[in-house]
Amino acid sequence: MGVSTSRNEHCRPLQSPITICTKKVKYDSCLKPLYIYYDPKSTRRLVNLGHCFNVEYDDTSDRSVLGEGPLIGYYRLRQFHFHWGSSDKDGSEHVIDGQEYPAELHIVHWNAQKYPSFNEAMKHPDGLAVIGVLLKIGEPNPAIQNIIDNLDQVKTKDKECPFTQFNLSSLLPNDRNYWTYQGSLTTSPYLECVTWIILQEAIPISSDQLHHFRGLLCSSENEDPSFILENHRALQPLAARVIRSSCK
Ligand SMILES: COc1ccc(C[C@H]2SC(=S)NC2=O)c(OC)c1
Ligand SMILES: [Zn+2]
Repeated sequence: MGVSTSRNEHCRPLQSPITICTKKVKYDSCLKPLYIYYDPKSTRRLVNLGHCFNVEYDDTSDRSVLGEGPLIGYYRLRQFHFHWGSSDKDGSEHVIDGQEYPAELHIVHWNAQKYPSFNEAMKHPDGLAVIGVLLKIGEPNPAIQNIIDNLDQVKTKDKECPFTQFNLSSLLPNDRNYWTYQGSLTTSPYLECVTWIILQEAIPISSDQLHHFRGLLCSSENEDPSFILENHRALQPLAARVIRSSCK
């Protein structure tokens, strides 16, 4: 029995990440193909948050959006970031049939059609939509190399630098089939405001590129250096949730 607060009396928690058992997902023919339009000109900056780095976008208008799929209306691109582990053996947040991947990309969008701000949107179950892309060890990824080449400008916590003209679509796999379920932010404040859209095809990253992520510092420039060796949350109970699939 989950902790019941005044706002969600007698509900089970809807936390993320979870493990996806592909034999138990439910094909839903009502699910539409994803509509994704990312304008490279809306890329703004790279920032080290201390537990990860974000690539942030201009989300003051619908320049880069995600729509259709399981969603009602269009959601505005705000930022993307990665989760990784201290070795290539783990690092992803979502786990597929018990298989952990070495990293996971989160592309964060918010429901600007319904809510006046990102912070307001996070207070509602249909506030955010996050595309999760699993990463597997393979050939060096040129798009990720473009980001890595700028990481030394944001080595320490709270550093930021301009980062523009990034082609985020080049980080998406060709196969856009997905699993989707209702869940939460995977760090504090763990708000249950996310429609998760996990792509079924992983993208490649080389072991050396992943090593560069672990070279980022969680300490600020005037502190003793300590590395962001890993930043992925433990698996959470699926409870009564059913994961839907866009394909059989
Ligand atoms: C206070 O608002 C927040 C806090 C943290 C994150 C990042 C978390 S949530 C996620 S998905 N992956 C992560 O690492 C937010 O992202 C939308 C929003
Ligand atoms: Zn994340």
